[in-house]
Amino acid sequence: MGSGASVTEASRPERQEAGQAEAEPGQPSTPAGRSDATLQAGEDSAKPQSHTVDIQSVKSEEGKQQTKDREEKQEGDGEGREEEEEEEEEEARQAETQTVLNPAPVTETVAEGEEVSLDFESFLHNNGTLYSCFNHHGNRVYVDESQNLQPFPKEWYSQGHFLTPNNESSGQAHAPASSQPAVREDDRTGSIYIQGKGTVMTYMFEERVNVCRFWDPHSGVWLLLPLQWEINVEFVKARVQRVMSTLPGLVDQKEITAALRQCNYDSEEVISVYLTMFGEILLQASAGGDHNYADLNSFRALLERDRVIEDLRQKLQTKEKEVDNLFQRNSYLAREVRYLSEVVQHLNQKLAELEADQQEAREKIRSLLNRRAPAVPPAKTITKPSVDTDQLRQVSRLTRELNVSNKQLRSTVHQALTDMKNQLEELKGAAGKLTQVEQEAAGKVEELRSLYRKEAVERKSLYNKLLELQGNIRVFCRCRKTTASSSCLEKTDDQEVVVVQKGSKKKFQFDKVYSQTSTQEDVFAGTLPVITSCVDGYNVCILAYGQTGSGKTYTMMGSKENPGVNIRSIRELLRICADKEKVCYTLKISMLEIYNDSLNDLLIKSPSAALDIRVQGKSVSVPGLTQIQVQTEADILNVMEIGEKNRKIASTKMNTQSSRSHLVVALEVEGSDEVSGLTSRSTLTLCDLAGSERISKTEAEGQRLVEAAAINKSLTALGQVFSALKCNALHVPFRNSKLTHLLQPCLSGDAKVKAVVQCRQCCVFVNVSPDLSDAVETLSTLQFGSTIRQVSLGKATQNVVLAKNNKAAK
Ligand SMILES: Nc1ncnc2c1ncn2[C@@H]1O[C@H](COP(=O)(O)OP(=O)(O)OP(=O)(O)O)[C@@H](O)[C@H]1O
Repeated sequence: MGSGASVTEASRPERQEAGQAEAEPGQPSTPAGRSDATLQAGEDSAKPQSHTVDIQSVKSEEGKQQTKDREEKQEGDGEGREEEEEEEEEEARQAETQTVLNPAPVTETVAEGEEVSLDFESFLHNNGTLYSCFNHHGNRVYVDESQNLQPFPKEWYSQGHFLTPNNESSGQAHAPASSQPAVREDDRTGSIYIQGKGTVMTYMFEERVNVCRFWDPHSGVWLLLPLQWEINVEFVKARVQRVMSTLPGLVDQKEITAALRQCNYDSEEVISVYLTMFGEILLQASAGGDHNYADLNSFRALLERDRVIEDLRQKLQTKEKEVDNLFQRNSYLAREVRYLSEVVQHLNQKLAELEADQQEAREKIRSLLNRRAPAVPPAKTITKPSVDTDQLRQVSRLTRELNVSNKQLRSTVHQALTDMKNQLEELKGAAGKLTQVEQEAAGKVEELRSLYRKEAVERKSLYNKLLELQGNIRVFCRCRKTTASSSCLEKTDDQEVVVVQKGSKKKFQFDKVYSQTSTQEDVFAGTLPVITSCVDGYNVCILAYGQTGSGKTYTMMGSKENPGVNIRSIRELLRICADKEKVCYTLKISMLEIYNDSLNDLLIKSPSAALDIRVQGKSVSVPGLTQIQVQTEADILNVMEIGEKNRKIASTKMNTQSSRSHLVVALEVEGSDEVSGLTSRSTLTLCDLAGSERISKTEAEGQRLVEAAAINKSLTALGQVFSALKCNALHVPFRNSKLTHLLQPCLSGDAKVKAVVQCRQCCVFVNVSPDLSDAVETLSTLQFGSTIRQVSLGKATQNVVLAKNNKAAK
C-alpha cells in the first residue's frame, strides 16, 4: 500500500466497514467511506473541503518533528543521505513483506485541485483493541475511543500490527509473536478442544462488512446507496450477474442485491443460501424461459404453508392424545363409582342383617322376660323365684353388649355412608369438570381441524398454481436404442434434439429429451410430479406417440423386469394414497383398445359387442366397460396381464410385436378425506398409441393393411385436434375418430370445449427412431411433438366435492 496512492484491488481489505468514518454531528466529515476512495478536492467551493481539512488538522506534532528532522538530514552530507535512503528502501521492503506499515511522515499540504488519496487501514493493538486508521501521504492517524482523529503513536508500530485481507481471513495474523495471543480478557474469550490440536483459545472478533455509499455534496457525508441505485454499481452488477448466471431461476435483481448485502457481497455465499432454500428448482429453470419466476414467492409460501400444516398436524395429534387421556380417566372414574356403589350396597345389606339380628335379640329378651314368674303380693310369704338369676344377669349383659355393638355398628355405617356421599359428590364434580374439559378439547380439535383443512386447501392451490405455471401439457422426446453406428439424431442438451437429414439440420425443443442411454427410471422421473395432481383430484393423461417400432410400448409398458411409465406411475399413485392416512381411496381400473376404429373391452375374454362412446350432457363415457376394483400393485399387475393378453398384436416388417391398436388404461381414483370431509375423483389415463407406419415401408397386406389404414387415419385425426387446439380454433374436431372422441376429456381444458372432466396435466412422449432409414418419420414425429408443445389446455378444475353426510367439513 503505497503512501498517497489509491488503494489497489489487491491491497483493499475486503471486509472493512466502509462507513466507519461517516461524519458525525460536530465532527469533521471524512470521505473515508470506501477504502479505495480517490477524491478530487477543492474543484469548486461546493465540493467537500473536509477531507483536506481533516488531514491538515490532524498532522501531529510528531509528524512535524519528523519532517523537520528529515529536512535537516537533507541538508546534511551526501553519504548520510545515501545511508538514509538505503534504510528507507529496506523499510519499504519490510513493509511489503510483513504487511506492517511504518512510513515516514511528510508535511506537505494539499493544494486546491490536487488529488487527495486516503488509505484506510485497521490496526490491531496487542491489547486486543482494533483501531481504524487513515494514511495520507505517509501521515497516519487513528480514530480513538471518542471517535476523534489522533496522530498514530510511533511506539505502536512495535505494539501491534496492521490487518490485511490475507491475515484477517486466515486468523493467523491475530496472533502476535508470543505463544499467548494478545486479546482483551472478556466474555468474548473462550476455549475449545480440537482433535489433533488440543485445547485452543477462541476469541469472538468483531468483523466489518462492506457497505456501498455515495458522496452527497449537499449534506457533505457519505450516504447509504438505495438498493434501486446500487444495482447499477459495476461492483454489484458483476456479482448480481454471477448469481443470475448460476441460478437462472432468479430474476429479481433487487432481491439478489439485497441478498448480496446480507452476505457481504459474496456471490458464492448468496448462491449457496438460495440453493439451500429452494434447491434444484433454481438450477432447472432456463434463463430466458417463459417461466414466471415472480411466482417463486408462491413456492416459498408453499414451503411456509407446509411448515404451518406440519405444526397444525402436531397440535392436532397432541389434542387427540389429550382427549384420549381424558376418556381413559373418565372410564377409570366411572369404574370407581361403580365399585363404591357396590360397597354401599354391601354395607346396606350388612346393616339390614345386623338390624335383623338386633330384632331377634330383642325378641329373645322379651320372651325371656315373659317367662319370669308373676309378681308375688308383698304381704305374703316370700316364695322362691322361679327364674334363675344367673340366667337373667347373663341375658341383661348380653342385651347391653348387643346395644353397644348395635350403636357402634350404626355409627360405623353412618360414617361409611357419609364418606360415600362425600366421595360421590367429589366424583360428580370431577365428572362435570371432565365433561367441560372434553367439550373444550372437542372445540379446540374442531378449530384445529378447520385450520388444517384451510391450510391444506391453500397448499394445494399453490402447488397447482406452480404446476400451471410450468404448463399443463408437457412433451418429452425419447430416442430408441439402436445398434447402428450412424444416427440421424443429435442430442445437444437436455431439452434440444437435432435431426440431420440429407445434410440439413433441424432443431426441436422439448420439455426433456431422453437419449438412447436413458433408463426407464429417468423417463418416469419426468412424469412423476403429475401423479400427485391425480391424487389431489385432477385428471392426468400420459400418452406415447411415434412411428411403429420406435419404442412406445417399451416406454409405456416396458418389460416385467424393467417396467415402463404405466406400472411405475400406478405404483407411485398407490404409494401416495397409502401415505395419506386420513384419506380413504378407492381405485378402479379399466382397459380398452381402439382397433380399426372400434372399442374393445380388454378385461373380458370374449366381448359380445363392440363398445360405444356416450356423450351425456358434457361428459364422455363408455357404457358397459368393465371396471375392476384394485387395492394392491399385484391386483393391478394381474388385471393388466389379462388386458395385455387380449390385445391385438401382430408381427410386421418393422416390429415383430407391433401393437395394432391404441391401448387406453384408465385408473379411476376416488378419495374421501376423513378430516376435511371432501371427496375427490380423478382419472389417470395411460395411452399407448399404435405406431404410424408407411405402407410402402411396412409392406402391409390384407388385414395388416386394413389395420395400418385405421391407425394412420386416427393418428391424423389426433394431429388435426392438436392443430385446432394450437390455434384456438372455435371447432376442435374431436369426433373425427374414436380415439380423439375418447380422449376429448384428456385434451380439453379450454372453456370453449366445455368438457366436464378436464385434464389437469397431459404428458406426451414422442418416441423416435435414430436409424438413418427412419429420418423422414422421425422428423415428422418431432414436428408433431412441436405442435403439441404449443398447445395450452387452459385452466382445469379440480374434481372435489363436499361429502353430503359430513356437516363438519367446510
Ligand atoms: N429404449 C429402448 N431400449 C431398449 N429397447 C428398446 C427401447 N425402445 C424400444 N426398444 C425395443 O424395440 C422394439 C420395438 O419397440 P416397441 O414395441 O416398444 O415399439 P412401438 O413403438 O410400441 O411399436 P408399435 O407401434 O409397432 O407397437 C422392442 O423390441 C423394444 O423392446
